[in-house]
Amino acid sequence: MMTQNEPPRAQTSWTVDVAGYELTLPITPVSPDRAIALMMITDLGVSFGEHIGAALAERFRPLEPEIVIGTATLGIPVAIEVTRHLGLDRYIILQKSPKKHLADALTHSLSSVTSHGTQELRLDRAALPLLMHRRVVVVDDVIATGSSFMASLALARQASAEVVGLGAILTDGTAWRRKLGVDAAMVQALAHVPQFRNVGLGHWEPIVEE
Ligand SMILES: O=P(O)(O)OC[C@H]1O[C@H](OP(=O)(O)OP(=O)(O)O)[C@H](O)[C@@H]1O
Repeated sequence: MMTQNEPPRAQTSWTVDVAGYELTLPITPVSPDRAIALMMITDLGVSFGEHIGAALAERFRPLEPEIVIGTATLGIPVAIEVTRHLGLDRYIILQKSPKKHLADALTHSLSSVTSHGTQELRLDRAALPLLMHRRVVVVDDVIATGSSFMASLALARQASAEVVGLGAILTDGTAWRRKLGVDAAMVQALAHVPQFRNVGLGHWEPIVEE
């Protein structure tokens, strides 16, 4: 039991219901004054992948997608599971790291919430025939600034794909809405987490959203 003089304990985690699957996420600083509830899908096992794949596929099914695009790295398991649950086979991964075999790839720059500096997103030209005039959904684990989805959308459209949906497990804060503009209306997410501001002494407080 807390005594009167004891300072309140810093909140270190955030619990969120992801379409019926409860996650407790560590509040993790991404800058001196900002923190996020960090979800690492690669730490959550295959049952979580199965769960989110089924839930996102259910949302996308009415859109009749023909192929799924996923954004590396943490969007890869999402793309695989959504593809599987839609009864599709092929999926396309946009790479964030430079590869010798992608030297002539289509590229678009981005700056995401959890990585330092500017990155390049790459679409392998070999994938272009799979995307041309196809109905596609673009998936990722999280959408925060919206920069990764913005770059994925630009590459998909450059490949003449018809983007019919955008999907993420989590929306993180609200900056992505401004960044994506009208395309924000296509976002399907299974849950939302706030971002956190530094209120000193190791305390993080959820930022009130409009
Ligand atoms: O909306 P945004 O601000 O773009 O943030 C979301 C992106 O950030 C993370 O990727 P990151 O670039 O850190 O690469 P990773 O998947 O390899 O960790 C995450 O997996 C999303 O792709």
